[in-house]
Amino acid sequence: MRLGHSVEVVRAAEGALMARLPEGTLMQRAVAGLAAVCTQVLDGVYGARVVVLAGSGDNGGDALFAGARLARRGAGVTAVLLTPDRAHAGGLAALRAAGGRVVGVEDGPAVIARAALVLDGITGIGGKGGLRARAVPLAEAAHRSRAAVVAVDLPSGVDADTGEVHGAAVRADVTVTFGTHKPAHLIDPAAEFAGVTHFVDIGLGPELAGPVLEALQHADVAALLPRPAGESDKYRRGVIGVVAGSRRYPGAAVLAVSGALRGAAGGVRYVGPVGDAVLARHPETMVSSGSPHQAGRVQAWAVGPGLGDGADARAAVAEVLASDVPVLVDADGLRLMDPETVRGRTAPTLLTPHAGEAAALLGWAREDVEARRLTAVRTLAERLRVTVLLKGSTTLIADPDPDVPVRANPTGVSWLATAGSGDVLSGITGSLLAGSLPTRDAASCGAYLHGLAARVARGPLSALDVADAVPEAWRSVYV
Ligand SMILES: NC(=O)C1=CN([C@@H]2O[C@H](COP(=O)(O)OP(=O)(O)OC[C@H]3O[C@@H](n4cnc5c(N)ncnc54)[C@H](O)[C@@H]3O)[C@@H](O)[C@H]2O)[C@@H](O)CC1
Ligand SMILES: Nc1ncnc2c1ncn2[C@@H]1O[C@H](COP(=O)(O)OP(=O)(O)O)[C@@H](O)[C@H]1O
Ligand SMILES: [K+]
Repeated sequence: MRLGHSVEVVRAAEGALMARLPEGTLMQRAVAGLAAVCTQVLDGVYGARVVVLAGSGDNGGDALFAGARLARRGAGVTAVLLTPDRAHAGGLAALRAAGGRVVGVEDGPAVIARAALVLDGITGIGGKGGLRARAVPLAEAAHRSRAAVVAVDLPSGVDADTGEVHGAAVRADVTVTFGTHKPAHLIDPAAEFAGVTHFVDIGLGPELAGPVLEALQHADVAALLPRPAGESDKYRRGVIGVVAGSRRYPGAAVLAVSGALRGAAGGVRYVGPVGDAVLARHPETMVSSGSPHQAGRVQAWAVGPGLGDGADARAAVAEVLASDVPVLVDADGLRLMDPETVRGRTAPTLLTPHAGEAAALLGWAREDVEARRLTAVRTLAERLRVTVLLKGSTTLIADPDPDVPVRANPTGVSWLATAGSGDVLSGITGSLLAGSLPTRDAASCGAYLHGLAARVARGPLSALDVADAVPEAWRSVYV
């Protein structure tokens, strides 16, 4: 499991550890890791032109010390000091002693234009607000240049705790994070500014209090996914009911069922008006056209994709929400549901909105949901007292209990932004709910497999390609 910790928790852990170690030890651990990554990124250190952007805090200190190490190995290192009178004294002395030179902010863009590597040490976890005006031309020059941009701890200008970006920020190719990940490394838009994240262990682990964020990895998902045992039958594995599709949108039913068949359930019931289309593609589905309670035994429902606005659809959503089994609500179901009913449910409930649907439920603008994903998903989960999976460039899963860490899905790829892929996700995830996974685990494993399936299918893909690739994705997590 990859964990994301808040700045407050990182600082407390750092304080506890520093109290027991000789002064400067932690910074030198960070610097050693940082310099090693720079060496990997550079095509040869000797003679390489390196620019260090150094702010006034310890983040600048890290960058200056790393610059000194590279200078000692023959790199031509120039430091651009944002506040020359407040630069990190030890780092600056080390850089000078190693033969590095120092220029003012005005000369920054010109030296950056000729650099092979730019080390961004403007701000780390001490950064507040977007980049200050003096730093903005440097960030722009780094973005324009052909240099590899390596961010120290965080790309300067992003908000470490939320992944929000207010104003300008440095766009890094690689970010070297110390001690643990912070939410900004795992949540867009900041995660996109961070590029590839490289973790350097400085020994904080045992000192760190609980995380605010978790990202599952293969081993975590493998441990959570159910496996049929000798005594299994379809009801012991779990049967999922899918309420989706309409005469206008029959494909949504087919896609949701195709996902559900690849989840954990032992059987899939489809309830709705387009059973013929479902059967044509998936003959193993049990279809019925009446109302959900007439469908037969179901251990979880997925309701909503392609339902449209009809009275029958609204009634079906209400009926499913009145049941005492886990319910996943997606797409049109999110508009048709009564929020008070949702809030009052005692059986597990999972909502899977994209940013637009979450915005409608919150009364926010869509852009605000995309800019503030962590706050949006938490607010919605707390308000409606249900688990919420917010889809998009970073998929986040929040429990109604604010003390439970939010999960960030690490597998998503932008090829998933294709019509109908959300319907497949509802099917997979609902099927995991039917397979008795706790709601938050079903949601995070569903998103994980869905993203992995898109990676397996590779490149331009249709929603059905994603569904078809789920079995291979599922197998691959056991390796
Ligand atoms: N906390 C830890 O466990 C460790 C921290 N280290 C480094 O120390 C960093 C934190 O150092 P600091 O607490 O000194 O804080 P930072 O160096 O992140 O930033 C503080 C300075 O930046 C300025 N600043 C704040 N917001 C700004 C903005 N928006 N634009 C421009 N300047 C701004 C402030 O005036 C302040 O002087 C970490 O990110 C990491 O790089 C590592 O050396 C080792 C371990
Ligand atoms: N830029 C992106 N990067 C990664 N995943 C994305 C991106 N955009 C969308 N997705 C994923 O694709 C799926 C789209 O679902 P949704 O928005 O419901 O579309 P539809 O209604 O067409 O099925 C979701 O799983 C979402 O997380
Ligand atoms: K930085």
